[in-house]
Amino acid sequence: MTFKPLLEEKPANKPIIIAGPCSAETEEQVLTTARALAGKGVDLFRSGIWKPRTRPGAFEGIGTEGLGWLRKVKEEAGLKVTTEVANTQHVFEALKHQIDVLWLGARTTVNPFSVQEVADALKGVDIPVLIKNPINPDFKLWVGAIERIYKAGITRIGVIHRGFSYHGETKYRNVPRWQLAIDLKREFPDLPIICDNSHICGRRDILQTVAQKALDLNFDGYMTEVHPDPDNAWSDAAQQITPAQFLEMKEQLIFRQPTTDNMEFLENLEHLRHEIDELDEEMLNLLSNRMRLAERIGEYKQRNNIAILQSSRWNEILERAVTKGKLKGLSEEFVTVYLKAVHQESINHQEKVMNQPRAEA
Ligand SMILES: O=C(O)C(=O)C[C@]1(C(=O)O)C=C[C@@H](O)C=C1
Repeated sequence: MTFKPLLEEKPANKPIIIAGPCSAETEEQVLTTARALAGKGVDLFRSGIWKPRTRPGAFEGIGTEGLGWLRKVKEEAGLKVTTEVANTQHVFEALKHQIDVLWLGARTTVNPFSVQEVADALKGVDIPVLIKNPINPDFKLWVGAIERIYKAGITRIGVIHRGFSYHGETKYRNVPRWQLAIDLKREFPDLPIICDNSHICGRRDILQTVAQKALDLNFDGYMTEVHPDPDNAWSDAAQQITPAQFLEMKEQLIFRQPTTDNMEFLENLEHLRHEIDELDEEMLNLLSNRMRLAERIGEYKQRNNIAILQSSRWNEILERAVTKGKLKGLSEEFVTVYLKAVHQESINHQEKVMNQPRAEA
């Protein structure tokens, strides 16, 4: 897939900034927000018109009437507008009202039938489309949605990282799992990726930290929910901020460039990267040696008919490594993930050894 720039007029060295209310509630609310954001470097004004809510009874969007308000945003505030579409009717209505950019929500991306319906409705239309990640951390499903839209002839595509649902204690509304975004960048370097910090955070106090983290990871921009009276918003009140708060955050965020031609920087980088390559190689050699030892243990276990998993030993290894890791500036999370992978690989090696036909004595 080859992608054209999402917004033709946007220079590549500047972030794509999307802001606006979670939902269009009233004409006044939409226009007040838009006026406050006009001329302030916002590229797209966002607003939900149809809202897929988790449970019935919540505000499900103002519907088609709100599209007229977005048209006024274009005329009065000079801002391009974007909204979420989830079916054929949404696409037709949005196109009829000259919405500039469409987006697919997480609950649509998760369902290939819905994505295909939107893709079919978009055949022959030249409009930029943003695709949010599916609710669950399914990389292929996200890529599948991009492919479906691309196959409909849309080439101005971007993705929105809005985090993933998670059952358990977390400070986020949707956990970021940055690795998935990193994987997407690796597979599609030209595909713009935008951080929806509002949906990742679900709260105001960490919006800036999350947006900055995304920019540090070379994201192409961010999308933030902005409302003139956030506490009284009809949807997602806890995560919305006022236009003034948004503009303050925008001022403080630092947009990182993907690279530079500064020779001194490049030389230093090359030197340090060389050292990293050497250490990586050393680590691989050490890991390979560790697996050979595990295989030898496997041979003894096979002869004595002993189970591979030795929980108390494994626990001892993990606890010691976490304590030592902390002293060396390595987080408990990292040491645990790393050692679990090593332990699993060790088990795999032992399984191979132990399930080989026994050599005759
Ligand atoms: O000590 C053992 O018995 C091993 O097999 C080695 C090892 C490891 O890789 O460290 C692997 C599996 C066990 O669960 C415990 C530890």
